[in-house]
Amino acid sequence: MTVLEVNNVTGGYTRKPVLHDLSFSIGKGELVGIIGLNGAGKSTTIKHVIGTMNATKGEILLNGKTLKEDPALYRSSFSYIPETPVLYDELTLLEHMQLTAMAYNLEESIFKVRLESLLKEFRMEKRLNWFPTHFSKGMRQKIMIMCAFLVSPSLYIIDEPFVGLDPLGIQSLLNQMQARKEEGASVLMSTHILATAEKYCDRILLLHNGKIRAQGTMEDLRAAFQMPNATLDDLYIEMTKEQQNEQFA
Ligand SMILES: Nc1ncnc2c1ncn2[C@@H]1O[C@H](COP(=O)(O)OP(=O)(O)OP(=O)(O)O)[C@@H](O)[C@H]1O
Repeated sequence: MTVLEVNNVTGGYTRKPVLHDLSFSIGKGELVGIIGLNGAGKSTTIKHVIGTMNATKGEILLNGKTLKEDPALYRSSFSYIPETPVLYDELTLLEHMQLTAMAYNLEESIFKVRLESLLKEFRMEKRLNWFPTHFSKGMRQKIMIMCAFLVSPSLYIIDEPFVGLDPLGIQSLLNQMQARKEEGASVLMSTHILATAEKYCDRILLLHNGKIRAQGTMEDLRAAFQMPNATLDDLYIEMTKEQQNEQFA
């Protein structure tokens, strides 16, 4: 079953497109990674999927509906962890979690169980009544992650989650992703941490200048680049060389 469908999307910030005819899909229970150089269009792709940017061509379907067709259903079908944490300075950690629970109509009993388990997983039990200004960068990121995993949407959209988290935090995030995948949720994640992407992603989209250079499992990517034993790092470097060759051509 397909959860997210991105069909021939062209879009950008000005009239000049950043994304060119982008197509990919994510199935139920799949973890898909978007990989690409700085400026390749990863965050722009995510902004189109979450609906903060509109495609000039093509369409995006989440559980079979576009944002326009059913805004409430579309928005409740995903939760999003941005690259830079966006928090309310006047709300405590607990209040951030309560606000998220309210926005997603989460039952009180479920809220309590999930809150406790997330606090434990991310080792934040003692910080419940702290305000964001007193948190470190990694802790601020953990608040966003905990809010996202408090609810159970069909799709988690995560923009570069690993930078700033300590190794235990990274493991906790991977544990959460794995647990939700087992319950049937899907994940779209952008990252530069290629070894982790290679290990955990079911499929990978290699984005290059706003176009998909190759997509699929590691086996599919190796075949696309004709590099049978390549790691994701090797493939990425090969893609970089292609870009340099184009620039100097
Ligand atoms: N707010 C903006 N206004 C205009 N152009 C933008 C804006 N944000 C990004 N861009 C341009 O869009 C292109 C894609 O940027 P995007 O942020 O999607 O890249 P990215 O793949 O997420 O990169 P990074 O790895 O650095 O996070 C770049 O050429 C960038 O200059």
